[in-house]
Amino acid sequence: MTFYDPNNDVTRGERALVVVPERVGEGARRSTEARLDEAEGLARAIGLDVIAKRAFRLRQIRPATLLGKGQVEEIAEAARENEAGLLIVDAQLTPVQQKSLEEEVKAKVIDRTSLILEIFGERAATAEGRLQVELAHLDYQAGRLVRTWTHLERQRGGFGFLGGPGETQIEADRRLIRDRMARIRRELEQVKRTRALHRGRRQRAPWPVIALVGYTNAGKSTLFNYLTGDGVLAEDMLFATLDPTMRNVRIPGFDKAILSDTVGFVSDLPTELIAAFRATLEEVASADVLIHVRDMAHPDRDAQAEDVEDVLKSLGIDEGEGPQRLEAWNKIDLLKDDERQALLAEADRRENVVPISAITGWGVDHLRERVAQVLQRGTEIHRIRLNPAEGSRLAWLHSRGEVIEQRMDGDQLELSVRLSPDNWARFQATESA
Ligand SMILES: Nc1nc2c(ncn2[C@@H]2O[C@H](COP(=O)(O)OP(=O)(O)OP(=O)(O)O)[C@@H](O)[C@H]2O)c(=O)[nH]1
Repeated sequence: MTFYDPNNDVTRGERALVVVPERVGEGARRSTEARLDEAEGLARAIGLDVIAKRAFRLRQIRPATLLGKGQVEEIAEAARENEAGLLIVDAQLTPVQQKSLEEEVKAKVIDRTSLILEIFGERAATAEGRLQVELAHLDYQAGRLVRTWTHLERQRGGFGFLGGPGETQIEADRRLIRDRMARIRRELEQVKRTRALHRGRRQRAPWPVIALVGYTNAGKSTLFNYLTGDGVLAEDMLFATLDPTMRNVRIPGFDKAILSDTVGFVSDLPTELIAAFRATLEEVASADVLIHVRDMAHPDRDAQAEDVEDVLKSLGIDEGEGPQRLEAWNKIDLLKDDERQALLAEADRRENVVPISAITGWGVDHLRERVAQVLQRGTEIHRIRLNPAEGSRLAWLHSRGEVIEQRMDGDQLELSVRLSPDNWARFQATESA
């Protein structure tokens, strides 16, 4: 058996058909058009050449292929005519359905989970990301193994190269997968320890961390690039070595702040992937501010926002707890005048909403200001007098707070420092010690 190889499952440039099965009675939350566009977008994200896409209504589920007999014949015909070697079915297929569809359509078939795994595989930039994708993929394979191949079980000859005499093929395969997963988990532990160390270092620094989350295609990367475009290059390099998705960002009133981009969320994110990416998404949980970037020009914007909330909840980040939240209502430039006016008025009424256009930069300065306000919430400026000889206390203030002013007054140092209530209490405790 072969193990996951990001370039093995699909080939860039491959001609693909996209099929969206819709259950009757379903689909109220998402429009067919939007589902087709999203599936096509995901396929294009890994360089596939989508030559046709179509939705099919499922009146009755045919267990063997999910889609009806006539529908499968139509798809087979389309694949033949268009010389498509790949069929993407935007649903979760059982291994049996996948196999039967492959036989009937005479093309390789991948479902939504494998498509998302492919994308994550391609985008995983860090060692940790790659390991996590491989783990999720093996998990997916292991599930399929149990369900498809049980009926194919056969006795292995008694030579015992791979297993003891009598070990069945499926047991041997399962053991191989299990061993490989165990090895990856050990490697991951190591990588995580290193990362936690980096994070610890960052947390000791007084720089706030801002994380972007949002549905796929909402405009996170565009906003990320816009916000960090004016960053100082030399310092960018530092974070490039820590984590490629971390950059310095300028927030008024702060010496430094770190912006972290995360993977885009999609609906029906496979649970094994959420589990596998939990560690990467820890960055989100430990951020000071979460900016939820929303595509306000998308017909399904509300359903998308709910999906993002669901993923955050599954990570244990509930609204009202954890990082403070802002919503960036993006792509305002794409809206018609009346809709734009209505949205701007609504945003005005809501405390945590900032309308923007990440592509033109409209509203982004306002967003920076709101981030600054959120970060400063609860902090206060304190006037502090210190003996200049108290070097370690001075250093502590510089590391935990924002020193706004510092000057000599006689033989004493006088400072204005912005501190959180916690840090102010800590500082006062060192005074009486
Ligand atoms: N008109 C308009 N287009 C935008 C805006 N922001 C982003 N886009 C476009 O929307 C598309 C998606 O933007 P990205 O920044 O790649 O979205 P993302 O959220 O990072 O997407 P994923 O990586 O899939 O999670 C791109 O074609 C952008 O050019 C905007 O404010 N206005």
